[in-house]
Order: sequence, then structure tokens, then C-alpha cells
Amino acid sequence: MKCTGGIDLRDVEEMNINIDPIQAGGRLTADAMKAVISYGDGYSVCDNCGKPFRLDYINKPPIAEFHEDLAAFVGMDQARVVPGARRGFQAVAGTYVGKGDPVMLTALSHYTEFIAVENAGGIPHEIPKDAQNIIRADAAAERIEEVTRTFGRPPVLLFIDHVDYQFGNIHEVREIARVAHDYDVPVLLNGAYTVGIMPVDGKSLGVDFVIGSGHKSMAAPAPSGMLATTSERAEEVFRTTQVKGDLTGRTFGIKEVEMMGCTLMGVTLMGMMASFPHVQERVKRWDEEIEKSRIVIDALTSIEGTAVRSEMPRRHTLTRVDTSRSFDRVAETHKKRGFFLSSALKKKGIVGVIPGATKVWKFNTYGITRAQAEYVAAAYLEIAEENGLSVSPAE
Ligand SMILES: Cc1ncc(COP(=O)(O)O)c(C=O)c1O
Repeated sequence: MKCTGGIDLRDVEEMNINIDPIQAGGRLTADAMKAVISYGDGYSVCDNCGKPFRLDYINKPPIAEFHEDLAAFVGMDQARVVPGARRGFQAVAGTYVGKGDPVMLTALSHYTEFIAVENAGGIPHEIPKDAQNIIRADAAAERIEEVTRTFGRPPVLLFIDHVDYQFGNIHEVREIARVAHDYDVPVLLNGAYTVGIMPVDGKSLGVDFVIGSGHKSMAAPAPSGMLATTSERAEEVFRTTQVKGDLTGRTFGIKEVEMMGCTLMGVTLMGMMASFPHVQERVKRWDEEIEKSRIVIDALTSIEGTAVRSEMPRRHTLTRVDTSRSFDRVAETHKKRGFFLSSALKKKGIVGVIPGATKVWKFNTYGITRAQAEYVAAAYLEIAEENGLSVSPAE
């Protein structure tokens, strides 16, 4: 079907079960879709902007209140919406990182964290993962000490992914934050895979910043996200402008430097706000999401030669699977080669896995129903059996 302008309408969501690893938590709610239509104009949220002229002072729609709600949602004191998690990283790095400063990241940090550090002139140092692909506090302590000795001063900032994008593993955030604070290093929690899908309490984790991605995990249009912090750090990261133009003497005092004055407007912000009540509710059902993911995991691990590379038992719905000794063996002789798997899944109405991937791949069951999880599990078993792989039912 075509809509005006010659753009094909997207059929992935309506026609299929989508287990794409990165899309799961960002799918819009019906309320967000309505908001997108009604607030499509670029400056649609600015109708009632009045003194002081800044996005987070607008009361209608209730943006000021939304910021407060976002902060409370992740157990912090203040929050702002930002155009994607990466812009949150950039704001924090822009505040604390100067040229040549050492910054701690991890072996599982997302590339956007590296870019935020590089953009600010910092030097990234990675904390290694252990054999189970977990970032541990011991390793963090060792690396912080090493970097401190080398530079003659501690790192200026530490990034830790609450759940990483490669394995969907949960890391030792609370313990790492404690270690970092012993060296007075502020801690940024990357909640791109947690804020909006599972409960997150930044204060209880002891971090200084909590960053979420709207389009990844808060059922919001892209690019959207949030940056929350403590009252103390808010003064630094949400600082307002200080300098004057030398010719006109103009100042822009109320505008926040790292937010470039105002942040999200129109569709992104209103979509995020419209989904928020649903998001607040859905994080309470995280255990059900884990159960659904285990239905698919049990099926996959019952296929001879298949292994899960993420931590087990699963504590997140994003999982990395190794089928190099099962589906990839089939691919060696199949006429469709590695594409046989994605093609067989597509025929059964399941999409979102990388076409051609039969060695190591990821999937995410977040947001599908229990019946759909059972259907996906059965589909993998059928495809295995149809291709001569033996299946031993889970105990
Ligand atoms: C772990 C992780 N962190 C950060 C990001 C960046 O998020 P955003 O697209 O909201 O900037 C992504 C996704 O691209 C991610 O997977």
C-alpha cells in the first residue's frame, strides 16, 4: 500500500511478531500514535510558552510536571527530556570531561558513549568483562586505580550500562558506583535497555545520572530520551548560560547550556508523554516479561547444539544465542544457505532477526504476548525438526 508522497506504509508491526533486539521497548502505544498525529507541527508544544521562555517551564501541555514525573520514575531529583540517550551522554560528558581527561567506560559500553567521550576530548579506558560477560566491581576498582596511577589523578567520569546491548546482562552497578565514589568519580548509568521496561531506582543504585532512551525503551518516537540526576549534580549539568555577546551585550541567562536552550518538541515529546502512564504501569510487569522470554529460551536450548551466551537464568528479555552448532550446520548444506532460518521464520510471521544470521544472534521478546511467545518457541522447534536437528524437551 502507498500513502501520499510515495512512502510505503510499514507492515512489520501489523502483520508479524517482531523479535528485533533493539526495537522491542520503543514500539508506540496507541495513545502515543494519537499524540503524534495531533502534535505533528514542529512547535506544537510551544503554543503556551511564556516567560521564562524555556521548554521545561511550559505548563500546557504539562511539560514541567512531566520532568518531575520522569525524575521520580527513576528515583532521582531532576530530569530533562533529551533527543536520545546519546544526547544525554553528550550533556554529561560536556560538563565533566575536558581535553585529555581519563574517562572510564567498559568492554560492553555502547559506541555512543565512546563518541560522547571523544567529542568532549576525553580518553576512554575500559573496564574488562569477566568470563560470564559481566562487568564486576573488582575489575572496576583495579582499572580505576591503574588509571589514577597513570594520570596522577582519578578519572573524571564513569559510564556503566545497566544492561548491555550485546548480551542483555545486568552488571554490578551498585558496587561499581560505590567504588567510583571512593575516588570521587561521578557515575552515569546508561539505562537505554532498562528505563521504561523494568524498575530502575537511580538513588538506590547510588548513581549520579540515569539516562534513558525514549525510542528504545519508553514507547516513544525517535529521537527521544531522558537525563535524570541528583539536586547536587543538576546545578552542574543543567547550568544556565553565563556569557554575553561582546557587541550587543546579549545574554540568554535562563537557557541551559548542555540542553542547547530547549530540547524535545512536538511529536517526540508528546509521544513520550502520551506513553508515559502506560510505561509507568508496564515496568511493574517485568517478571511476566522475563517468564515469556524463558519460554523461547527453553525451546531454543532444547535444540541440540544450541547455547545461550547471555547470563543464565535470564534476567532480561534481550538474549544472545549461539546456534553455530545447530542452525549454522543446517545452513552449510541448505540451498538458501544462512538465509533459511530468517526465511522460515518470516513464513511463520516472525521477523526482526538479522537475515542470514545462523551463528550468533540476538532477539528480544519484550512486549509480545504469552501466546505469541509460545508460538515463537514452537516455530523454532518446528524449523529445527524440519531440518533434521534433534530436540529434547526441557525438563
Ligand atoms: C546500550 C545502548 N546505549 C545507548 C544507545 C543510544 O541510544 P539513543 O539512540 O537513544 O541515543 C543504544 C542504542 O542505539 C544502546 O543500545
